[in-house]
Amino acid sequence: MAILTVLNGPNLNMLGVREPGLYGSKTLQDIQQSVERLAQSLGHQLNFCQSNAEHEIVEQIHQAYRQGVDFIIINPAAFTHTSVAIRDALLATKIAFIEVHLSNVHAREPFRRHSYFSDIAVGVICGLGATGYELAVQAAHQLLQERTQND
Ligand SMILES: O=C(O)[C@]1(O)C=C(c2cccc(Sc3ccccc3)c2)[C@@H](O)[C@H](O)C1
Repeated sequence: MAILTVLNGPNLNMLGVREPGLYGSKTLQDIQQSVERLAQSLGHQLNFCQSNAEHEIVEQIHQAYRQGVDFIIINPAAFTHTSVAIRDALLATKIAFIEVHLSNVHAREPFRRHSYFSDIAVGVICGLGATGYELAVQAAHQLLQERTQND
């Protein structure tokens, strides 16, 4: 059994309310239920968090380290394009993570094409909506299985 933590950045608590064309019609609660069910079926524990505050996301990463979390899945939302603090927390804790975006950030405004996380992530999933979160859980599971087999 592994421990996974899913972190969500600002405004994602408003998902499903507006702009379904860009971010899909599912709410963050829908996504949480889906990934919790998937993680359980794979035998893992999953923490699911959302914050509009950068320092709270940094604290969640520190808590993940203290808790012995094996993998992080993070949608930093707007902090993707701004946050050295969250980048440094991920580097400091050395927890493997996958970066997820609901929208295809590379098909949007130029400022959304830069991420402070992609170069240090295990991988990046974008443009696949809520399915991207499920794919990230599946990928984390596979990578953790391979790590266990190689140990
Ligand atoms: O595509 C994403 O998941 C992304 O991480 C999410 C973002 C984002 C931005 C604003 C709001 C929301 S969620 C939302 C969307 C529509 C109405 C209400 C909230 C997500 C962007 O800041 C990022 O550039 C891209």
